[in-house]
Amino acid sequence: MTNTQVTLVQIDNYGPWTVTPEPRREVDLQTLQSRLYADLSQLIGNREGYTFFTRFDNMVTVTNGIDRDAHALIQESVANRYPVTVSLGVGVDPSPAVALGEATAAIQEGGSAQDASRQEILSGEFLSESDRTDDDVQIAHFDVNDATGKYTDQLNEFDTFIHIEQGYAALMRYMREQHDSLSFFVGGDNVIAVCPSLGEAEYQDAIEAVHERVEVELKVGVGRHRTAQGAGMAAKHALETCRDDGTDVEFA
Ligand SMILES: Nc1nc2c(ncn2[C@@H]2O[C@H](COP(=O)(O)OP(=O)(O)OP(=O)(O)O)[C@@H](O)[C@H]2O)c(=O)[nH]1
Repeated sequence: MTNTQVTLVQIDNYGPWTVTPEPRREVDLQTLQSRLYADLSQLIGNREGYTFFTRFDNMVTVTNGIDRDAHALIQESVANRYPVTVSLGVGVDPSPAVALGEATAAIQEGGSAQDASRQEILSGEFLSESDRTDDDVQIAHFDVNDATGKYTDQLNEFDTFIHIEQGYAALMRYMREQHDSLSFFVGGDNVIAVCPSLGEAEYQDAIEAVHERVEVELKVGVGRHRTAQGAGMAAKHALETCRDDGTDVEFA
């Protein structure tokens, strides 16, 4: 059974900082946000975790196997490189949505996102090394069928973007409401979902629901491992099996 460790990364007091002493240039904020995402993706990825950019001022990460000391080091590294600091809240649960809820509560207990005196919170529950198992993380890598032929090579980029985003919106909502899963757009036509222990039928139903609602056709590869990186890589291989065999759902 899954046991996902989720870390919420929240930039401290970012709203006020973006307008102090006056509104900062948008291009500079976009650059800061994308660099912070890139750095976190690497800092957490080098330790076998996954980082999702979400809203950029808040990022959701899957951190199984990354302990408190490593979190503190990541936090220090950000503070040394950026004009802003980050708070980290951590939660563990078989359900990724519940784990994120706990991670969020750990940060919220320390104060508001726009409280100047709340800085670099590091709190919550970590998964102990002795409790870890080989299927703690289940990751589903969804992909739009023939996005290139149907959209990219046919429509202008904005209309392609609308189709892909509609598929993403329908999927993220369905997976959140039906299965306590957290789904994130990761570029191109790809969505990665962090899931509890789901079976083939649940993924088949999700694909059908998205098709019914917005007429976007998906396939999905599913992987399980003790880390996000391991589960994510297994999911990619399973997705290749979908491509080779023309199937909708494959488990690694
Ligand atoms: N983040 C991420 N993006 C990917 C990945 N694979 C493909 N993409 C993106 O998705 C786009 C479409 O590629 P594919 O999904 O391979 O192409 P397709 O036309 O949908 O064809 P099929 O998936 O074979 O149905 C690419 O241009 C990439 O931007 C991946 O593993 N991760």
